[in-house]
Amino acid sequence: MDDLSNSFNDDDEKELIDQFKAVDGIEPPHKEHLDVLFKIFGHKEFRPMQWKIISSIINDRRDNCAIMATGYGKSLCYQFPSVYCGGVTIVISPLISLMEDQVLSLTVANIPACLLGTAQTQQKKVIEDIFDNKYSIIYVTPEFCCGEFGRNLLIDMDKKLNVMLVAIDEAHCISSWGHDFRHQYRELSKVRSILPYVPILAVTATATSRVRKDIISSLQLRDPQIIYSGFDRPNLYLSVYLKENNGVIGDLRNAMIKQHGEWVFSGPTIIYCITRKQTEHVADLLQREGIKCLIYHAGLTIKQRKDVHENFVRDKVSVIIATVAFGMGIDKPDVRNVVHYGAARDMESYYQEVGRAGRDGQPSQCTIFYSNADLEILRSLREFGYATEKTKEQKEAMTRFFWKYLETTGCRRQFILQHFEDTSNRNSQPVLKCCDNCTKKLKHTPVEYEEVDSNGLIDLTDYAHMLLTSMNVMGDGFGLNSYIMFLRGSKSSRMSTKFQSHPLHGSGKHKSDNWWKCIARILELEKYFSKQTVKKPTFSYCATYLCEKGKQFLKDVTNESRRAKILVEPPPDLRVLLKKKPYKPTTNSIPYVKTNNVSNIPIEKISRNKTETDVEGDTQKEERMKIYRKLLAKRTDLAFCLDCMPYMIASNEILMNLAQLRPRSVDALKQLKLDGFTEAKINKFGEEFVQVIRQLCPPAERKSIKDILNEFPIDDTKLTPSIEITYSMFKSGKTVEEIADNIFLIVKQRCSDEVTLEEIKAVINYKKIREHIEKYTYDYEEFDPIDTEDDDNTKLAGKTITSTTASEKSTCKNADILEITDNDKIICIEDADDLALNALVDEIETGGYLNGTSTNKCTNDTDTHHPHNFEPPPKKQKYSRSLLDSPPRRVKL
Ligand SMILES: Nc1ncnc2c1ncn2[C@@H]1O[C@H](COP(=O)(O)OP(=O)(O)OP(=O)(O)O)[C@@H](O)[C@H]1O
Repeated sequence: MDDLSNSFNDDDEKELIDQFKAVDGIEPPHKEHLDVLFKIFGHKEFRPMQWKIISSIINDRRDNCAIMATGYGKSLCYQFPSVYCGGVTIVISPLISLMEDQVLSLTVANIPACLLGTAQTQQKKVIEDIFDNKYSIIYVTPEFCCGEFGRNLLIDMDKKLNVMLVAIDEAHCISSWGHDFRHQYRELSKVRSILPYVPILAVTATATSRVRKDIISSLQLRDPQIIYSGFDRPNLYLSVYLKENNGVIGDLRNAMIKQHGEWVFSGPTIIYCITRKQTEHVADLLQREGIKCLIYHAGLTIKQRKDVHENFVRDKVSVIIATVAFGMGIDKPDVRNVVHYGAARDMESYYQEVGRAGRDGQPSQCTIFYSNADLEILRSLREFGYATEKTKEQKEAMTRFFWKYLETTGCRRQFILQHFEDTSNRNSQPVLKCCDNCTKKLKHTPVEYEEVDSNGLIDLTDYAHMLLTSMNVMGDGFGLNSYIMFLRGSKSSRMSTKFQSHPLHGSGKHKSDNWWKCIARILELEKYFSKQTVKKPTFSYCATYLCEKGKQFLKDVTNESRRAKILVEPPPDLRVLLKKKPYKPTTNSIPYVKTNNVSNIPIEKISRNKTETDVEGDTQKEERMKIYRKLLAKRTDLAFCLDCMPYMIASNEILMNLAQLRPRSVDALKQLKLDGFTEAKINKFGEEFVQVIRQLCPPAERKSIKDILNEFPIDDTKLTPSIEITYSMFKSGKTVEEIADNIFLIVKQRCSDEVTLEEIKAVINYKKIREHIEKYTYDYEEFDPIDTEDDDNTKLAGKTITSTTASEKSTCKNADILEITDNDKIICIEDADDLALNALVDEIETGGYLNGTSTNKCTNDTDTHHPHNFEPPPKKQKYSRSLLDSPPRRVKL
């Protein structure tokens, strides 16, 4: 295997072992797994659920049904097994564009992947390459894999290749209870019979227990391991606003920030509207405000949609106004805002749609603006959109539930988590950076309303009684407005005299039209009555029908013993119609100070800014942002040349880190071990980024090693006694030469060909300290090169210190680092891997060198390529001698 020197040390591994022991006692990942994870995928550790899945696939060949929050890292679960084991994973996904992006992204990272679909060009060549074992990950459309040709191909692949896994992405599409049911996905039940012995991994971000059961039975999963990562997305701030009368732009400003006097969105933004017409309207208004944006909906041609999508993911335009057609497959990691201008269809869709925000883990906002009219629009879309009564009813129930989310005054995050059956034990106290309701509770003294009790509930029983009775009196089939007109005592000619003379006529005139509409909506959502569209030759309208629950209510309401109260938290549109009680300050309450709309700004926005200015001054921040912008521009250029998305090259977070840490060489960049920046990517793009930094940042002030170590001490907990010696010499002001000279002198004075533990440790320590200081961006006084005629073969007290090439290293990692040749020469390879050097020191220490039991010097009798074949050197008198005692002499290590 290649050199993996940037990977793990023992402490990292131990920490991970502890972490995984906590996950059901599963065997933790081994160093080999972590090395591949780091080298190929650029991550230092598995997220706990990832490893649980991967380990069950690799070790037990078990089926899995994984429900993991958006952005948790589902792809790694199916990509890792075949990359690690050298086999093949077949991935089935509903969208070709999504698969194309994934193939491109893997290709950029040097992971061989391909796509097979019925409409694929060059299919023959791709298939040939598959059987030449050229791909680790093969994406397949559902139609392809269930068709006759695809089926035979899969069977053939199973015979000839090591097919490790079939992964079914977006598995909720298989269930009619999911929010995105797809007929082709039903066909996937055949996969089990096509590849009966290959484990199946079904993954989705959204699945209630009903959907999960559907997935398991449809795919015929056998004793599947069911995994929940939890649904929480802590970096998403959730808020809901009623649409106001001051127009779209006025509303949207609640989701925008003011920058240099202009209203802007704080980063890439998706604005979802319910209809195509609305997308056009909103886009038009934003463009008039000077905000560049594009629209996306199913009415555009495929080419137009592709262009819009590409403009967005390639950072050419940062605001997209879309219908839900712009949903699955938006893998852009740095979307900062997902706005719903109009309610979402249901909770599952909403979770999936807001899931597009903040996949990079950075704080992001999810904001809904809704009005009651949205409910009507959604209803009409639903009525024309679904074939069967059953699915229509299911969808209606889902919309009703979502409305509760809009109207809740409790924590929105908890509401979502409870819906998806998250078992995490969250307390009900308001939480910072969570949602608008929590913020309000934390920031404001609650406003008290008349008619609302001390628990925050309003009793709607009497109002419900009046409205439902009016429906009963007038009979089913009228539009809601007719019943409201009746209650409000309308004298319109449309109201028959029979009704006008009824005692109930006008009994509700003390309340407004809007009041009754709110009451009606609450009762409709609770299924006291329902609405249905009635089509007439020239128009259509929504007719109202009392439901069983409504009829039962009317029977019970007059019977004191059976009368059930309707108590609800007043939703926002009802709240605005309630009279506020006069404000009475209490000693405990935090006074509510009305400021410039601060209450609308998520707390995190306020605190984040504060933290930033706390740690760096304005000039430094400006400088950092300047570098960051240049790096972004460089990434855009690179992406353009490679015809890929910028985020496939490096995430914004990586570029932010580069702008902060400013590595001036590719080696220094590697040392930073930035998450997601794999060795392959650094090798491809590192120099380009480093050049930008070098151009923008004049060489930093040259510092002494002592100053750097004083400023950035090595973590004390990791200091071994021997590093401490070398380290304390640096800190006491000795130059590298002087330290090296000391080491050399010991060797010299001993006049022997034997290697001492100090010498080996000194090499290690020297390297450790050098690595430590290279992490920082300073230029430092160089380690002085020794005068030598032959760089590759330097004499050191009769021992040969040899630099050798990387290719030679690959044969045997540990022993290549330091070995004793036949004639007792020590060969030290430059850039030796610390782990290997440490292993060698351990070998010598445990072999008796320290306790003096061994009498032999280091020899190499049999196989010089394995550290276990070293015999421990004899204990030396000089071992305890301080390196500081020795007079200086120049040497190169
Ligand atoms: N072990 C890990 N350590 C750090 N980052 C990781 C790890 N695994 C995945 N990631 C990162 O998390 C991000 C999301 O990963 P991925 O695209 O697989 O998410 P997902 O679960 O498929 O999300 P979605 O449902 O939104 O498609 C990616 O940027 C990925 O690089």
